[in-house]
Amino acid sequence: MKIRFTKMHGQGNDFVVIDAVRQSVSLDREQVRRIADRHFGVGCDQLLVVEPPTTAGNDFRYRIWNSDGGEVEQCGNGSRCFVRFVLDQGLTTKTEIRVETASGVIVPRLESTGQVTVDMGAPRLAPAQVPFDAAEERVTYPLVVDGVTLEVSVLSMGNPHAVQVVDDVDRAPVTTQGPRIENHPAFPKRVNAGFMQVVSRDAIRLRVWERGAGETLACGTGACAAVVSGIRRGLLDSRVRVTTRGGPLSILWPGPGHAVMMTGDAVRVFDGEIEL
Ligand SMILES: N[C@@H](CCC[C@H](N)C(=O)O)C(=O)O
Repeated sequence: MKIRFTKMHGQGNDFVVIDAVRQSVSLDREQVRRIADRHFGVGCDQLLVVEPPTTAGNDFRYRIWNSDGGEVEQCGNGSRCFVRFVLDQGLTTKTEIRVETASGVIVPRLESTGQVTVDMGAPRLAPAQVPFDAAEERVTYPLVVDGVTLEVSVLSMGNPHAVQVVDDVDRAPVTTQGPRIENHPAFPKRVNAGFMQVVSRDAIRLRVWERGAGETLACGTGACAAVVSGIRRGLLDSRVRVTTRGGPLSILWPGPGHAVMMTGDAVRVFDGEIEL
């Protein structure tokens, strides 16, 4: 089976995006892993498949897999690449697009600047919605990792996040502690682990150890989760510039009950074809 794809990135978080509207595509876990493999495949952090919608009134559906082959609920940088992809491929002419995802319908829109803004929905804060093993909802929770008690915010942006504040993100133990947090038994579906350095009330630096992908250059839902965490801790104002290793994202969260808005780049790198 030959599949056409487009390689894309959002702030360096890279994707293989596949059109399953005009070609018939059905991938198993091993095929996803092979496409995502940086040595034996195309290479990407996540694979995104664009399909027709299942419900009238929506424009598309997309599904996302991590590079380890596991299907996930949401992907912020991927949602921006999705918009650029469907427009570039001529699958739509709309600049505001209703798309079904595993965590609900979202409505990303193309800005006149070429960037994409996504209404990521309201953060889900109840432990059961993450899911996270805790008796009650709190702003932060103690989490013991290798005998050290961390203070983490835990929330879902459609997918699960645990965010801690660090003094210097460059020296944070992202690659050692990240996998320990990802697989902590308090998270039955594992978790994305964010390390946030607060620079000022409107600026943070962020690194994320992603569930199923390892450290990526940027994580869109991770940026939303970090800003929500910082605002709830009283450290940040509502509009925040998030500097990731792959570039800046702009996040706005007016507060409880409101959606998180994320703005950033969506870049096509090349088109290709892979034989599976
Ligand atoms: N890179 C993404 C998040 C992708 C999914 C994540 N690794 C998970 O397992 O939940 C983003 O930009 O949000």
